Amino acid sequence: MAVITILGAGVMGSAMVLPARDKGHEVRLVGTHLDQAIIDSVTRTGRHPRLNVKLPDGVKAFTHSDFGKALGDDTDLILLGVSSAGVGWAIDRLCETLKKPVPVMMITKGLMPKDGAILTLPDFVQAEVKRRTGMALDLAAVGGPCIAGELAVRRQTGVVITSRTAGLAAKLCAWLETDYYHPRVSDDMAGVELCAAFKNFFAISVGWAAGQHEKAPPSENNAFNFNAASVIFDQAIAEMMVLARYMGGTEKSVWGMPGAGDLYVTCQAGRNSRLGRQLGLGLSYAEVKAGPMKDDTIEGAELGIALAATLKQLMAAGKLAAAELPVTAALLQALTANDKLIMPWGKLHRYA
Ligand SMILES: NC(=O)c1ccc[n+]([C@@H]2O[C@H](COP(=O)([O-])OP(=O)(O)OC[C@H]3O[C@@H](n4cnc5c(N)ncnc54)[C@H](O)[C@@H]3O)[C@@H](O)[C@H]2O)c1
Repeated sequence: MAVITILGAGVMGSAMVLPARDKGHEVRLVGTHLDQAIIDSVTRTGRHPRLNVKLPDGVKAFTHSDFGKALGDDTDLILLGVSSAGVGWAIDRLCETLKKPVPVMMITKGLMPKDGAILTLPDFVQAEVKRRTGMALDLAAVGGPCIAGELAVRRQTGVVITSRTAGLAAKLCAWLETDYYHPRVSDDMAGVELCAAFKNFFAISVGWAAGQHEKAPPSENNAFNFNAASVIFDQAIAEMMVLARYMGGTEKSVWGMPGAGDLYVTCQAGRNSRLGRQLGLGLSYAEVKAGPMKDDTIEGAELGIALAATLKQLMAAGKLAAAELPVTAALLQALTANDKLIMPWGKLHRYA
């Protein structure tokens, strides 16, 4: 049995309680300053109000000010459950609280621009903690299709766990594998993290087809717009391959669970595809953020905005082939110049 402390009691961090507790580990769930209502509810009733489930017995809930108490001196693994907007906050908490190195597994998805290049979040967290405390942490990350609400009711789920530390991913898979949660080892940290972040970005483009369908006048036979969504989906896979190769990742991650698998589930529901639908209805990104999605954190859009300058520089320098990234370019234009999202149909699928 291990002691697992989860920092961030949002839906995904909390859903990880299920395999961890079912496997018999001690689980300490720590809310951020934004999670107080969740922690109060879990403490009082055991229910997670956003997952709308009762968490398994034995979970110990803590507020962020008790992170040190939750860690104790016996935590074997920290699971980082914050979203990308909370990574800086989480690094602050790790730096001020950790007394000794503890392995960290990131659920958080995202990438960071750094000195004209693109860094994975685990590499960023590891470098920041080392710079500020001198401690070398072992980092791991989870990728692949996992909808928190499904895991929370023990639906069959497959993911990959990756790490640059030899043996860590295999150990974590063994710690967490149950008869419904099936983690598999991947040695492709760069590819997995690229997919984890960019599938949110590309889900916006696939969602756009649904908005276009709703905006169009009804057809004679009430046809849908799945052909268009599928063409964009496949183009997204092709563009993730270009980006993964640049990051040093493998194509296997892109056509496997981290890429195609996760893009599929992300397109079924969620904030990124909802933004896409709104863009497809004809709104600009600013109009969506001022109106129907004003309170939503849309990780795919935030990723595009954060990486736009770096991606454009890499394309201009020929390090990324601009001709192979037409949907990326169209999305960046819509997100940063606030133009309507125009699908560059004639430029799609021109690769060999
Ligand atoms: N929801 C899913 O099915 C799912 C699946 C796989 C991975 N993920 C990833 O897990 C991460 C968390 O997503 P989620 O769906 O649980 O989101 P959520 O909104 O339910 O939870 C977000 C978490 O981040 C914290 N947070 C947000 N902004 C913060 C800030 N500025 N400072 C400090 N903390 C902050 C919140 O308090 C909360 O703990 C994301 O990176 C997401 O991509 C989600």
